[in-house]
Amino acid sequence: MPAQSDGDPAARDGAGRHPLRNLWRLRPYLRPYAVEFAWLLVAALAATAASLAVPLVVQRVVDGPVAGHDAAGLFRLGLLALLLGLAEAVLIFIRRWTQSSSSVGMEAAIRADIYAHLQRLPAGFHDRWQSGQLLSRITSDLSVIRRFLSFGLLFLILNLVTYLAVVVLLVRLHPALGLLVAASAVPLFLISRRFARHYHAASRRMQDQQGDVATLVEETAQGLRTMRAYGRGPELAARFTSGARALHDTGIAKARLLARTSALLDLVPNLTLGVVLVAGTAAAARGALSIGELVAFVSLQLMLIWPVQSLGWIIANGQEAATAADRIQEVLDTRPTIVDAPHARKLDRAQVRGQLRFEGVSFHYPGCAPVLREVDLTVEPGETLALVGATGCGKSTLLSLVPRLHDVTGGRITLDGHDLRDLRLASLRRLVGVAFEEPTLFSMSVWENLTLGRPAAGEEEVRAALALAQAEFAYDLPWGLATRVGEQGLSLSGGQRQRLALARAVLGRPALLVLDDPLSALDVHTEALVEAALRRVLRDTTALLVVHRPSTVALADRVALLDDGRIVAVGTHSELLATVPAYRAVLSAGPVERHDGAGLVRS
Ligand SMILES: Nc1ncnc2c1ncn2[C@@H]1O[C@H](COP(=O)(O)OP(=O)(O)OP(=O)(O)O)[C@@H](O)[C@H]1O
Repeated sequence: MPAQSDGDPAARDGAGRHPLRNLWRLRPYLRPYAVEFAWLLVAALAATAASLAVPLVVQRVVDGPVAGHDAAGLFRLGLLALLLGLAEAVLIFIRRWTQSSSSVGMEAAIRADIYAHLQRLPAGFHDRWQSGQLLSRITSDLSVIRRFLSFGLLFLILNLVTYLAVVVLLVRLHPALGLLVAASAVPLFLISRRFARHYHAASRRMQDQQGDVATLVEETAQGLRTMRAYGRGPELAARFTSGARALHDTGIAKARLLARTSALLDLVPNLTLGVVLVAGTAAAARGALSIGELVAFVSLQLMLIWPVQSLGWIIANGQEAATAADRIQEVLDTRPTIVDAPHARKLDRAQVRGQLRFEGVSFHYPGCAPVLREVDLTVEPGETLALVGATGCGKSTLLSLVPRLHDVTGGRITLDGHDLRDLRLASLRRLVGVAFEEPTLFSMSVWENLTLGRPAAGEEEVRAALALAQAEFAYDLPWGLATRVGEQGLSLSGGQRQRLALARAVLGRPALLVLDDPLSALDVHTEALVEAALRRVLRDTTALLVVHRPSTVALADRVALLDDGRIVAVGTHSELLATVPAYRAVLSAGPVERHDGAGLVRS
């Protein structure tokens, strides 16, 4: 199934909803900072009031001390202007100081929630979503929202308040000219509305393209060796260039839209200012306006230029934040489908005998043909059952159902008679030790990697698990178990990673072991050692193993042959070898024959 480049389409059915709806839904994150926001708004409004008072002081200076040659009055009003300037500076400092801590705290809280939510989402979600898309949502989209909440929103409020206050002051100074300035809000509103509509679509396109580029970079970094080995560097570079070009073009289109709108927004207050200058001078000549009032009028009107000029930027920032919120809510709105049932219960390790049973289990990936059909299989307590089958027949899928990475789409799986869906997920996953075919190690210390599922594990348990997996080489790493292994453990060899993953699976002696080809990347010598050690663990643990090689089959008490999603034979290795040609074919990697099922032991 192709990965989505623009989010989960199912989640993008928001057409017709208010574009700011998802931004508004983030308001609970503001709540812990309500007091700080109130303070910063008060500080910002007081700073605006201080700056608006200055032209009024100038008016008094011109009409009073300047006209009347009053030096003492000039000093008093000069001092007042100085104090107002000082107060504005202090208030702006308070605003900025408060602003930074609250917005960064909010961003961190949203990020933590998205990360926690991603952990709860099922494997199917991560199969569908490109990791670059998630990465860009959790980084750049959140930064856009932080910028809006800390600057855009604040200036939107401040600029509106400034506009209204200035208009009131202007109307008081000269009603006709004041109303003219007020009327200029109409073209400003129309220009802004048109801009917001167009900018919204462009922002969404750009943020999706950023996600696509992040995916490409991530894939390149991860698959660098493969691409180089196949000489595919130039093709990859071409793909990147085309993605980056699309991003660049959208960026330019957005910038041009902003430039055009900013020019229009600039024009309106400047035209109004021109009209005010002519009409105001005429009014002053007629004596309808004092010189001080004219100076104050023009100074106040000049104070509107910046709020209007910044309107384009604020709307752009708001639209980007709205689309970023849409993209974030698309993730947060995806409900985890694999969750604890209301009646789910906990099972302790000591209570578990370890009988694992598949009863008529069917499974298909969303929108795909069935992978497993009516699988009936029982693994008795302490038994090791190997799953064998041609590549792509559904072995790994079957294993993934045991820790509930996916849920069965038909039938049920039980552990000691309990449907897995009736157990608490955390409890089930503590009982099951898993090692996948691709042994993923995270960029953290060996110790942290080993104790991923059992953080409380002690030193002795870790030592035993390492010994069992023949992974004692970990003690010889430069900082022993504290050595940080590179991203995905790439600084270790494939066999070393596999042994660490095996040690992680067996740590704490889980009740059930689910191992996908646990010995595939080992040399003959190590394989023999790990096999001997595994044999000891498997003696008293129920285990389901996927195996490809005859040597590993020897670990199992019984073998089940999976063919095209069905269990077609179950028996001991020698029974199947003797009676099932398809089994012989799979193990010898020869052509796989369809099996007719005659004369076989069924589970
Ligand atoms: N996430 C997925 N979404 C859709 N189809 C999938 C997904 N994962 C696997 N499949 C399909 O399910 C089928 C079974 O895959 P699975 O990995 O279980 O096979 P397998 O027997 O383990 O193969 P191999 O031996 O090569 O590891 C394949 O046809 C595969 O293409």
